Amino acid sequence: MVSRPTPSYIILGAQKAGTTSLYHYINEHPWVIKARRRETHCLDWRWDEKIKTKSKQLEYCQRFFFTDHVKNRVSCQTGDSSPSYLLDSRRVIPRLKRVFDWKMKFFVMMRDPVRRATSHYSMVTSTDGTPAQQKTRGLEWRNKSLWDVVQMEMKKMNECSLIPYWNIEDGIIDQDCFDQFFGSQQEDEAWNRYLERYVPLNTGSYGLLTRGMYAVQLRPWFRSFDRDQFMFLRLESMKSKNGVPNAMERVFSHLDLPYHPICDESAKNSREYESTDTKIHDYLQRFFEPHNRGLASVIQTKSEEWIDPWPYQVV
Ligand SMILES: Nc1ncnc2c1ncn2[C@@H]1O[C@H](COP(=O)(O)OS(=O)(=O)O)[C@@H](OP(=O)(O)O)[C@H]1O
Repeated sequence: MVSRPTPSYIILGAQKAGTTSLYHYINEHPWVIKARRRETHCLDWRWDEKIKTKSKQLEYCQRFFFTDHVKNRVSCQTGDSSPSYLLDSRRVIPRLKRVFDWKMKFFVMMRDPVRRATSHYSMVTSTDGTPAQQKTRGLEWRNKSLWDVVQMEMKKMNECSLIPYWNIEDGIIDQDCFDQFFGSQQEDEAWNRYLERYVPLNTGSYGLLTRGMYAVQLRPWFRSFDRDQFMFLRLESMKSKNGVPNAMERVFSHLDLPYHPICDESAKNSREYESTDTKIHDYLQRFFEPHNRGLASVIQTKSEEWIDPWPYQVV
């Protein structure tokens, strides 16, 4: 038997969609060896531009894992959870294809994008945590209200011609325009402009809304990797009765591992924060609604769960 490559799986995102819990649950399996750190970020902000050869790049990236342990234990595998990768496809995909040139397994967790955005804003503007954590989150949103950040992000997307269907001021969607634009070449071009201009490496204060636009984020990944490499999970389905064991049965199967019961099903990385103002909540629901409905066709599923994954009472 040959050992599994290091790493054999990556949780790509989305940020604030339950990725920490998923990582912990996977690591409860006796045949899984944790990485040296949960979020390696070896392909985005810890990538070392000075290293030029592929073999040295691989050696560098594998230093984030217990590579020798994995090599010597043929049943075992290791993986990463770096939830910024999903959005930062422009940087990450070419590096990933070059360095980890085997058939990797990917996980993408998704969550109601309105709740994801609120959780993201609350984390980034929170004053708790170590100075290093605060530096990573960035200060750009610190003295801004959620509404200010929403408007700032809308303007960035608009400047890249990414949301021609959205009237920012009135919060109204032009459905015909959306239907024509969604999945078009113009959208691809606008998306690339957005990634180039507005996905930085030195702060976590970005992508409040684009990180919840799952369909457009996933398209570049599907152009570069086979559909069967991906598994998709909805955080909300984990919250239902038997949600965690049911999800983990599929997760372990995706990793070619036998089932293993999860002892600690608790939610990781939870935070208390104020609920969103109704006006912002409704505005964001109107914005995300068509994106959510377009998701099933992009991830190529007919599963009920994804048909209307986050049903809104849009007002
Ligand atoms: N099992 C389960 N059930 C319900 N909710 C859960 C679960 N696991 C994680 N969560 C919620 O996911 C949010 C944290 O997501 P992440 O771990 O991906 O955040 S991070 O990107 O790593 O910072 C965080 O959401 P908020 O509390 O709203 O911030 C967690 O509470």
